Amino acid sequence: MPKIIKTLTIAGSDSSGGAGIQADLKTFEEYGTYGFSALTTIVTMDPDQGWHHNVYPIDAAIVAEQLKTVFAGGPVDAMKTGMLGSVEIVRVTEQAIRENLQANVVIDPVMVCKGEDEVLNPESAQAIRDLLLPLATVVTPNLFEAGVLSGLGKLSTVEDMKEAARLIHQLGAHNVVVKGGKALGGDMAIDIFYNGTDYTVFQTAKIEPAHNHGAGCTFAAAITGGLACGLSVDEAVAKAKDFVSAAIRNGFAFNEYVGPVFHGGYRLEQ
Ligand SMILES: Nc1ncnc2c1ncn2[C@@H]1O[C@H](COP(=O)(O)OP(=O)(O)O)[C@@H](O)[C@H]1O
Ligand SMILES: Cc1ncc(COP(=O)(O)O)c(C=O)c1O
Repeated sequence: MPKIIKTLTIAGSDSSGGAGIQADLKTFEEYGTYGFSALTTIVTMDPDQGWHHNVYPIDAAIVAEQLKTVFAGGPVDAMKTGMLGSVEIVRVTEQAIRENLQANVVIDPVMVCKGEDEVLNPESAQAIRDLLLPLATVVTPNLFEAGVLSGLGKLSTVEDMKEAARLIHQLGAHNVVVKGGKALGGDMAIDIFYNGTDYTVFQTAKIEPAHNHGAGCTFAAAITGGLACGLSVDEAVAKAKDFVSAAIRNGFAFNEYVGPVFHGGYRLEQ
């Protein structure tokens, strides 16, 4: 029997299956790891209201109970966070990471859903910045989230992304990936990786149609899977970029509103 490699996601449920805890667990499986989970929020999307997202946070005490269950086996090989939903849940997450001496922590500072343009909960965004960034092996903000965390506001160039990455690194995150994704203008999907010394640019041609619902969650889960399997941070980010690109290429139109990634796309292309 090979050694079981353990991964954990602390994230919300996306019933449409592309993002959230569903994306994370599917991606962990693709990496050959055993996925644990603690559910933080339930998100629904309403076809009668133009696919408007409703977000229902779970009681933080129940999140804490789930984490007690997960960590009863000791720390996992790598973990990630996604949508956390309330300041209390951010605190519970911080406490679990500290108490269990958990290493290889990927923080995906989810603040918005694609297609929605308001920060879900500004206080949670601040708590992620203050409490979780100092614990992050890697943090993976999208363009909007990087603007909020860095305090720079709207980012629109690669130079802006680099400056945001530098400022977010100063907040305590060991490595920062600012995702330009669909939000950055131009033909390329550009991500900037900063390790406190050097910048690396990861880029691919933008894939059209952009079936990228869940791309951010899948990218962070893939980095987590890579770290759990023993890759260095640079290697894990490089492989995650290939993994998420394949997931977008193999995504599909679910309905008129949304096109999720297919998490098994990378395997299909090998
Ligand atoms: N249309 C696209 N073509 C290729 N890569 C994309 C596309 N959209 C997003 N990506 C990539 O998917 C990953 C997730 O980015 P993004 O979608 O911006 O994150 P989020 O889901 O957090 O908003 C990044 O590596 C980004 O560059
Ligand atoms: C539970 C949950 N987490 C995270 C996200 C963010 O998804 P994405 O990876 O597309 O940024 C969503 C978006 O709908 C969601 O429902």
